[in-house]
Amino acid sequence: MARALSNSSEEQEKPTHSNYQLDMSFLIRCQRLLGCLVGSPWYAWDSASRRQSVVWIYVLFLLIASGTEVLVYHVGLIPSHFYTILTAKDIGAFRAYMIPCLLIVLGVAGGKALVNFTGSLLSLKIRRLLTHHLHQRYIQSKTMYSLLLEHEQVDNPDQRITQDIDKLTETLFMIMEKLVMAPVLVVIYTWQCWSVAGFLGPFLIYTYFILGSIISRRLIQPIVRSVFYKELEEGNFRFLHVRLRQFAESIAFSQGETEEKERANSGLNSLLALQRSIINKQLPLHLMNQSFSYFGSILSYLIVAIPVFTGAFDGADAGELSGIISKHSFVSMYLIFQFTTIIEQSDKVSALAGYVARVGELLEAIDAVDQERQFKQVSLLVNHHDEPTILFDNVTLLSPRDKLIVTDLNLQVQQGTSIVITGPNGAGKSSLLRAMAGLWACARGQIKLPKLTHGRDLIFLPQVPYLTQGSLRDQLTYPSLDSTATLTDHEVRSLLEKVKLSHLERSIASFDTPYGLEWNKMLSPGEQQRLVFARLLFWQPTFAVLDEATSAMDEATELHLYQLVRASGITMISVSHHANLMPFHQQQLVLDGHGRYQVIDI
Ligand SMILES: Nc1ncnc2c1ncn2[C@@H]1O[C@H](COP(=O)(O)OP(=O)(O)OP(=O)(O)O)[C@@H](O)[C@H]1O
Repeated sequence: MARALSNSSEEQEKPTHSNYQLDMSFLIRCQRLLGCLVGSPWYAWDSASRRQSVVWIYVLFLLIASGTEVLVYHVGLIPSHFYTILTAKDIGAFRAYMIPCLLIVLGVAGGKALVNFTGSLLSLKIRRLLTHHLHQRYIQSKTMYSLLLEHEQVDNPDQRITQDIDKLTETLFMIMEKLVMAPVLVVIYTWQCWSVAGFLGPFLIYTYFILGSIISRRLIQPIVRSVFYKELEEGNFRFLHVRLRQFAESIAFSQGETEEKERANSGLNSLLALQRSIINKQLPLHLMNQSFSYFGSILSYLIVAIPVFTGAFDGADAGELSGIISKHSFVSMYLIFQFTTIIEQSDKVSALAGYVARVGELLEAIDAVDQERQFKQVSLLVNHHDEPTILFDNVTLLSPRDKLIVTDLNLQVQQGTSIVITGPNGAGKSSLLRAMAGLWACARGQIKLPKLTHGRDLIFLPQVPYLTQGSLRDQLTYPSLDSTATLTDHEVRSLLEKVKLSHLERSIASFDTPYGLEWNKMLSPGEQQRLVFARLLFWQPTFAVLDEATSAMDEATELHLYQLVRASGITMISVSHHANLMPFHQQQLVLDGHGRYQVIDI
């Protein structure tokens, strides 16, 4: 990930422009995201899925929005009623109209609040479904590794999942709130306007709208692209601060604060430059939207003027005429208002298109990784066989950047015969383990692992231990989710004693108190390595792959732990530069860093 993100956005390969426009790819991505929300058309009707479905809450949202719009129509007619009543000086009618008038206004207030409420629930649900879908696709066997460490086709996948989906749903809600009833209202008010002003009224309004849409579309396009790259810079800037937090101590030791500050400021400047460019591009769009809105109100009076001046209401007295004008100007103004509201959303639509592109692009990258793995799965990734051995059968391995690691490796690791892999730095020791774990595919040949009888028959311990966010018990049973069911307090103490970490019990509240990310601060690197050794002793796998897993330990502890592992009958495949560990193995695989190797009996 560091490599993926250390590049500035300019250095990264930028996708083609067509990806970030309001074009077919935007519609295809929208359709795909919609598919993640509703699944098949029958999804919403299947009782098991009904609670999950956004369809029902959307239906509720539509119903409330429609009811509110009916009331809004009546609110629009209130002035017309008052004009007629007041010009007739009819106090009885005035009194009688007050109660329905208040009820209508209260109804609109309640309806609008409920539209907002159900709309917010809907966007929450959409966020949940989209994020679950992406978690399902992304945090799965090797996909995350491939995307972050091998392919790098997409920047900041984490930001796309944690922030871009949130912004997408938020923007979608804002648009939906404004536009949910727009199509229906446009039809209703077009008919109303036609009946008042004839063909010319709707014709003038539609022409006005089409003109506005064409101009606004032209102004939106460059914003969509800028929103995309702004999000990219946002991700880089955030990651820069994550790294500062992660490596605060190393930076303090090397007194690199000035350099880091420069980098942070330069990251911020790149981000602000893009935000500035969005603001610049939004100026003409806002100008257009405002003009469209204000000219629209004048247009509505022009439309009302047509029947007035053509003598359509010549028979009405002054009071009736003011009521008619009020009603008719409301109708055409409301139709224009619907259109201006649609045009005004262009700003948000441009942001939405940027977020849709970012989330859609991540899904497409995951598809590509999955497809590639499916293709490799056939022959080049790890296979399983019935023998209790790990077999490298004529394996040629290259790094993702095509560096030769090893050529035609033939090696058999029998159960009970531990092996240590040695060689100079960069020779490819860890790479061989990556191939064993199925993270890298062989260029030629096959790796065969014994059929696992239970999930933990083969455990990898990397040089940098991974401590999960949880309790001490969780650390020992990781990746099992149910630590209390599998490990008693007595067993926890015994494991801690074995790895010389008994003192840890005094510094924590209980074995089940979660410490989140604190573990890395509470334990020294050597202690962290000891803790994951306790995990190994808990799982008791048949094979343990130890990639410099004791590098931070003192020599006595290192020997003690290797003795424990050997005594447990675990077969070790170790990577180590430490000569004192050789006696724990029966074989040594030496890589020379140029593709050649040697297997030596110890
Ligand atoms: N994700 C990657 N993409 C491209 N090249 C990689 C990647 N990971 C490792 N390499 C390259 O593969 C080569 C072997 O790396 P590897 O980590 O296996 O070396 P090693 O023998 O374990 O080194 P060390 O003793 O320093 O731990 C190195 O040249 C490294 O740059």
